[in-house]
Amino acid sequence: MGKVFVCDHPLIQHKLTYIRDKETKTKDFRQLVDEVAMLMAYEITRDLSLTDVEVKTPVATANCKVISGRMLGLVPILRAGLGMTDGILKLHPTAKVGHVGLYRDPESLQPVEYYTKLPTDVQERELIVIDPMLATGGSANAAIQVLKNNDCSQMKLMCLIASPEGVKAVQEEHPDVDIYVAAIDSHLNEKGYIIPGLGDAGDRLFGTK
Ligand SMILES: O=P(O)(O)OC[C@H]1O[C@H](OP(=O)(O)OP(=O)(O)O)[C@H](O)[C@@H]1O
Ligand SMILES: O=c1cc[nH]c(=O)[nH]1
Ligand SMILES: [Mg+2]
Repeated sequence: MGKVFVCDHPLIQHKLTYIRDKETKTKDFRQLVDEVAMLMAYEITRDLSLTDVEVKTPVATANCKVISGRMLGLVPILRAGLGMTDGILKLHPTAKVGHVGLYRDPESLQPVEYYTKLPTDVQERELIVIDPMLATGGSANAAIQVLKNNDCSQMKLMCLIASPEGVKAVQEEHPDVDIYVAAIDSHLNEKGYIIPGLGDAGDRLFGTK
């Protein structure tokens, strides 16, 4: 079963409080999501492999490390996943970015797929699937399935807020995928919204409501 990591660094928790606050307006909301994504990227890439290199400093030779192994790929789930992408790219500017477009049908709560565009070498990359909200888990499961259908095998899921129901759904459908979140909230309401959550992440990021 996939592991679940709660990124409980005080800076992440502090910023998440203001992300949740309904008084936080679009500009600040967007900036805070960007900052938390960058901080979470620091945690999520802790296990990147390193290889030894020598560099010549102005006075001697230093034994150093550089990141090795698989290159990184980011896969934001449109739309709201876009809000976390630039923050991660600030730490990993060479990562390639694929997009999976999904929206959740408001009645059935089922994901509806409308767009996929992936880097040509996506199968060789270590992927981070990004979405601020893991609610029923339908969208994350569908996005992961899109990647698996494209022969990808190495991926993690990164969300700001998860419900217990969403975590369980991903663990059951994709037991090979570890999940990184800033918080696991109480439950889903009857409309499939995370409680207490932050409301509709896409609408708050893009000012569409
Ligand atoms: O776990 P689930 O129950 O599938 O819900 C989570 C999904 O809902 C939101 O997207 P939404 O459908 O609102 O699309 P948007 O990003 O375009 O706003 C969110 O960003 C997730 O993708
Ligand atoms: O709470 C939720 C659930 C799904 N999508 C959101 O944006 N928020
Ligand atoms: Mg939305």
